[in-house]
Amino acid sequence: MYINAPADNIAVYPEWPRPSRDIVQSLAAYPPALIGDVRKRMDMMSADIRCLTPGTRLAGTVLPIQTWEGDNLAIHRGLDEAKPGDVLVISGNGVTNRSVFGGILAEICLHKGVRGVIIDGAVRDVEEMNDMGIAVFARAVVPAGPSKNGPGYVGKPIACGNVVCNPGDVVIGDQDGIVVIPQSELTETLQALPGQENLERQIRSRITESAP
Ligand SMILES: O=C([O-])CC(=O)C(=O)O
Ligand SMILES: [Mg+2]
Repeated sequence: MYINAPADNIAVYPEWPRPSRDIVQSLAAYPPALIGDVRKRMDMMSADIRCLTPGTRLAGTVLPIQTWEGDNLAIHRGLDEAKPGDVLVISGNGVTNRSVFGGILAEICLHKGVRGVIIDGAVRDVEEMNDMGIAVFARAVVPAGPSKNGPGYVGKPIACGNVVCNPGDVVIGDQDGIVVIPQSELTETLQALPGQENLERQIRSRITESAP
């Protein structure tokens, strides 16, 4: 950790398998809306979880973190477990009057190869994070900062934007929002996507080829 604080009350769950970089990259070529369509519109996060860094997209594997309301010790501890390609998926229990994430944590993320963060809670330092190029999705923005006392969990399944997120699941996000793909369903999801893309292409050609 880059802060001086005892973190013994943050429970860190054992290491989990992460999917291959290739399959995450292949899924990232498709927008969340299309991925949701082939997944029966399931496992899509609440509309309240918004992209706060316009123009950024997010794709990676879930590193789940549970914070105590208004506290971010678990995020600092969780970043010690981060691997390049991870996305921090954080439950702040939906609390919006204390931000649990900001520019300093964003800098640690980028240093560790974590290029995206999703928070069921609030953040601050949004202008700074926009300049950094990190993708940040959250429920709210507020300047009031967090405590750093814990407790919390790292690596245990959490709820974020109404969806259960397990360690190693894949999250894809754009300006529409976030879809979560369970690790066991990555291949079947990927295989179904070209067909759905083709269906949309056919509808578009019918539009362009028809008389106005
Ligand atoms: O103070 C905090 O822990 C949150 C924050 O603003 C930052 O990470 O820059
Ligand atoms: Mg800050």
